[in-house]
Amino acid sequence: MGQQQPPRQNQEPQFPDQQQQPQVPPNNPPSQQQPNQGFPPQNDNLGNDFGAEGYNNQFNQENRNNNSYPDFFQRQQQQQQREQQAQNWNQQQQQSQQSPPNQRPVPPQENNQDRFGATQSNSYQNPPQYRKSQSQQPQQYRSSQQKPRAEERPIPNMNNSGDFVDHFRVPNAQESSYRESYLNPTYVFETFIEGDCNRLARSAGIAIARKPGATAFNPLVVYGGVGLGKTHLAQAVGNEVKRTDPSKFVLYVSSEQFTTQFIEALRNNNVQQFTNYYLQVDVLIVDDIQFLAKKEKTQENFFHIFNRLHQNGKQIIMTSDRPPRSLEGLTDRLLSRFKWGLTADIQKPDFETRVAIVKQKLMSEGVNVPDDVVEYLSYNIDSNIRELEGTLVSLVANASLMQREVDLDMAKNALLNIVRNTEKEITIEFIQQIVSEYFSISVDELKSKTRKKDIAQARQIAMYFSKEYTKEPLKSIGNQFGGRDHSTVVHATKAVTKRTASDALYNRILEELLDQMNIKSKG
Ligand SMILES: Nc1ncnc2c1ncn2[C@@H]1O[C@H](COP(=O)(O)OP(=O)(O)OP(=O)(O)O)[C@@H](O)[C@H]1O
Repeated sequence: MGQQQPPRQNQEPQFPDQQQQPQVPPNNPPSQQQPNQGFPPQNDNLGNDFGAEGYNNQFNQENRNNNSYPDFFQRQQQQQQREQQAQNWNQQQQQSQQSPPNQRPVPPQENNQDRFGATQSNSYQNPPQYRKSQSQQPQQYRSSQQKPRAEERPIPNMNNSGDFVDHFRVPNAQESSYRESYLNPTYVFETFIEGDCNRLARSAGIAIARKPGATAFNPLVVYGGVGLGKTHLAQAVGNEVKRTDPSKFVLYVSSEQFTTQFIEALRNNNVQQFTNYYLQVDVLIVDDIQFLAKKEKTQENFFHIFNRLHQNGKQIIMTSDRPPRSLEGLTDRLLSRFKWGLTADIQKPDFETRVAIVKQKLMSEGVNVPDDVVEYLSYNIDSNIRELEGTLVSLVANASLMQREVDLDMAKNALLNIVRNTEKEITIEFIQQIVSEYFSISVDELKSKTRKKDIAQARQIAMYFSKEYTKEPLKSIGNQFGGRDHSTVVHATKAVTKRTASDALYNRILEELLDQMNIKSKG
């Protein structure tokens, strides 16, 4: 840090192997480049074959030199000295604290192709024959094992009483705490299982870890559903950067923490110091950027930090629960910055990847759970890895309390109890699945145009549930039932409601279905 980076134009991203190379379009040849327009996002909205929303590998040398803070380089020199001290300190720490190799998580040896365990995901064969039936209901979960709330996590740059610490004025500030990264040491590439669901994001992460700030993936925006590994991956990059170069200042912060710190800085009149602190970072990881929505002042400050870090060739990694284009409440100029690099999603892992993840966790915890239990839980909990891990942990804990071995019956019971105690998010898809299984018809038939009485009745019930128990608008419900009009949904709802007034058997069927969906009747 403090030294000028070489211009990054024409530098190609490095990938661990050819197979994993995201095909990022080449940089603009000089002839096509715009004249310098300050710090412009050129090539906004350019897509690539891998779902990247856009990229820009332009590096504006002039802007980098044209620093608007006259005293900044002076501070950088001081910083360099501090870094040297920190590097020495880090090296000492490393020598004294490095755990022996046999205590570190080691990926399975067979088929290992790289030190990040790229082939772990393929090691699982022999998928089970479980089928979701009426007795084994397909489950939908909302995360019960949430990540620690922002306020429970340490806030960098704050002292114990919550005051903002001005590292530029505190004499003899402790380098170690000043450069604290707030990374979870277990979130490393070795423990991150690769699958189709995360291949692009993982490959980009590895490339970045090798050359932070010097690939086309700056910023890297990783997005995906809850508990699918965004934080793990983003932190794995940070941990890897620190492992290879301990002098690098890597900082992990959630956008909530960033906001809290900023508000605190505003209140204490030291926004400049707050900003300066962030400008020292080599790799900035900002988690859950969706929480910046509608916080305009915070966004403005983040925008400034983002620009300055990017100009200085520093790496920025962000995670979000949705793609940047769907991030409402974020200013357009900030969103356009996100498109300069790579946007990569993490999808729900398939069954084999879920099993591999769970087995890897169990191995690292030294816990032994029979394969059929792992497979059963992995099959039934399919949308959130944190949920899956949490279920296994509580199962193992219960078994140990009862002094018995974990077995399939226990897993089934645990799942039932967990489902009953879990507030569920009901989707139309879920309703369609339950209703079609109940009436022994296929989901396709449910959505089809057929007017056969039994299918039409099942369809009406499914539409009724969708209207009553999801937040979807009528139009969207109609659409998901074979592109029907919203008036059909209204008609179905009326028909079902009318029949419940006089038909006890019909009511019982509805009750049974609600029970299977684990929904309490509104009536
Ligand atoms: N591919 C994977 N390999 C190994 N562990 C994984 C993988 N994906 C997720 N996990 C594990 O699942 C748990 C949840 O992951 P993480 O916290 O990174 O999710 P997230 O997407 O950031 O969630 P949120 O949306 O709540 O922020 C962690 O324990 C993580 O280690």
